[in-house]
Amino acid sequence: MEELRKELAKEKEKNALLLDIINAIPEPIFAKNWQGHFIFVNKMLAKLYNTTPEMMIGKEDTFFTGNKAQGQFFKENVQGIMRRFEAENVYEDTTDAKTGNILHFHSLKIPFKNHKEELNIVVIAKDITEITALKNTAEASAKRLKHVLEVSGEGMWDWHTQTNAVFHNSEWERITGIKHSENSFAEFQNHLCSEDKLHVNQALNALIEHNIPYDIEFRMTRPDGKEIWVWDRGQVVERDSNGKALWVVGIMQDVTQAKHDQAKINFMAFYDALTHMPNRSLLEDRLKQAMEHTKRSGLGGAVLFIDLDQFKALNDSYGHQSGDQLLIAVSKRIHKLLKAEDTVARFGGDEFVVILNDLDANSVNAALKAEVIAEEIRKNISLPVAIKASNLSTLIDYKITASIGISLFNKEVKDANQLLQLADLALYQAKANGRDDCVFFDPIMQKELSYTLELEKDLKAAIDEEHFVLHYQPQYDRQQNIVSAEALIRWDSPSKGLLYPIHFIDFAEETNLILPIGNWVITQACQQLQRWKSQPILQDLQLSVNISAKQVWHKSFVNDIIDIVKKYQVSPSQLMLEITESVVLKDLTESVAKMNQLRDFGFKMSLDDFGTGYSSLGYLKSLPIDELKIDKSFVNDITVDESDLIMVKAILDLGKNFKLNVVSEGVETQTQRDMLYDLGCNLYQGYYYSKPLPLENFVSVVQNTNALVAISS
Ligand SMILES: Nc1nc2c(ncn2[C@@H]2O[C@@H]3COP(=O)(O)O[C@H]4[C@@H](O)[C@H](n5cnc6c(=O)[nH]c(N)nc65)O[C@@H]4COP(=O)(O)O[C@H]3[C@H]2O)c(=O)[nH]1
Repeated sequence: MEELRKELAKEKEKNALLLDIINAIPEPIFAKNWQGHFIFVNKMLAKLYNTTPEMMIGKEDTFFTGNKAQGQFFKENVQGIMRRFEAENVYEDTTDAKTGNILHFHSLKIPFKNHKEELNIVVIAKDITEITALKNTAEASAKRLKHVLEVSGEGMWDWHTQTNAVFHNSEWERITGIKHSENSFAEFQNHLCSEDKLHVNQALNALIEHNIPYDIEFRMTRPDGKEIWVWDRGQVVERDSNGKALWVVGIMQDVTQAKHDQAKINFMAFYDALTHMPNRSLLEDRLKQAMEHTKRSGLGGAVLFIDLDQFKALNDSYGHQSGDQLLIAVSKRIHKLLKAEDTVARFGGDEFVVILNDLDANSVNAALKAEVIAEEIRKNISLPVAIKASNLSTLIDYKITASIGISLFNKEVKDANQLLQLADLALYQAKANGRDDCVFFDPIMQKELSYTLELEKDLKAAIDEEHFVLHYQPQYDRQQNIVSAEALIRWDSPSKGLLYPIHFIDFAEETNLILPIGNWVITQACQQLQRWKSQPILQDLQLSVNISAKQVWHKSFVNDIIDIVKKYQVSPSQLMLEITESVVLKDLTESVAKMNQLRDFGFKMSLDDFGTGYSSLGYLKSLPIDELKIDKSFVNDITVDESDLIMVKAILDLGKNFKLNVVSEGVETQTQRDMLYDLGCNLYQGYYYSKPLPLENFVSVVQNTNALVAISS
């Protein structure tokens, strides 16, 4: 008996231990009979139902939750499992009796038969409420992200590196055009452009192996054959314990349009829109590269400066479109004759520049090779070009020639701009040779260039520092009075001494420096007239000043000159503005308008070098002038050349008829003077009387001469 009691006590202890163990498990564990009544409940479930295990025995869930539908579901579910007699995993919800919240459970339901062979079921449940909530949040975020990506036009991909499986969103499929996706990495690779495959694989590898950010652009070929540019970015989201990437996600954007736009912008910045050849900017860059290359290779190269001869004539006769066609044809011809590493660029207008690379290490050989190519280009350009002129119904075979200047470069030549200037200088020579010619730059030209550059620098400094003086050449009337003078500029250079206009006036015209110089002359003349106002012998003198073409065509010329005269308060009628016939003829209407304005203000106007241009009575009539100056070339031979005499006579008659003063320039001898006198000339200027004189000398000559004449008369 004692034995049995001990045995029972032991058994009780074992059961109590078992119960303690089951109650210690923080998940609900319970058993039900066929009717769905609890036959065993651990503390965890009782806690959920806000009761004790003892209170739950014999009752159903509904008793505690009040949720009948749920209770019915539990009952049917466990009965089904008991019937099938197979353990099952069930995801189910129940209600927290304390809070009324829905709780989610993952329950393992195992049917068994008790010692009475009755069907029962034991349920081991796991509370997954928190995990479910997290999962739901994650799913909602993923859904939101998916929407955002779809809306923003981003394709999304998700790559599992172990299996090489790839998943895409619909936007990715829309971008790539890959509709029936195999969802594999190989499929993505198959659509990469062959040129970019290596680049993409290297970038992905760098991401996977070394976590280097994957953010690249590349091309893909869509199934419809269309090539697209994409911008692809990705990140590793999961790695194994060795740090190897397992899961990579990324987004892709179609950037084809942006790429095309960028390409267009780049093209416009570096290529000529008409001929599609490199433009000036790209040429300069290529030339620098060519020179760098020469330094390494030791092989010399050449620059050819090509200018089409009288291209303007084509534009003028057949319109600009014809000119465009010719430029395109010429550029293609030149391009065809060059090697791949050479360059032909459109420099501007009808100018092309060619860079020839790798000619020869020996400069003579390099020159010979450059000449052969230049000649070939010249000959090819001169072949007829079929042009469709807008004003003609049929094609015309237009022939044009080209002048080419060549400069060579080797590793010693450093300045790309100078190289172009030298070729340009040689081109200038080719033009001067009568066009349709190839000319090499030579050192004499170099000298001219350096001289030109130095002259420009010096002349600018002379303007700033006013290194100019005026000399005055008297003009005499028939009674030998000095009635006027021509103011003639001299450059009083500190380094070169006194320089005459022949050394700098044309150059000043070319460089526009004549504008400040011209203003300086007018200002000086006005200052002089102002100073002479108080000196009886000088106060009525008239001063002639030369006005250059550039001055006349400058928009503020009339206003500027009026301002100067006003500033020094001199009478404009004391200033005779000498304009050459050629200036007037360039644009008669505009010249007449300007001359009228000046004359209306009171200036006197003189037509200089008269007879050397295409003088015609017709235009003379319409000119607002006061004086004609017979050019000294006619005066010079008046005594020996019958035709010059006729010319001078005619001009003097013209003057008389139009009531103009006529000045004979370059009178050097008594005979010339007398002949002119007999022909009725009013005014005389020349070495016979006086050379142009510095101010003081001129003033004393006027004082002596006019005083003497005054006494003798
Ligand atoms: N052989 C010979 N020559 C004579 C004789 N009498 C005068 N001359 C020269 O003939 C030139 C007359 O000036 P131009 O025809 O206006 O020709 C001027 C004019 O076109 C230009 N020039 C001079 N000063 C100025 C100026 O201030 N502004 C502008 N724009 N041009 C000027 O330079 C040209 C040359 O000026 P210059 O050297 O001073 O040369 C002056 C003068 O020295 C003569 O009997 N025999």
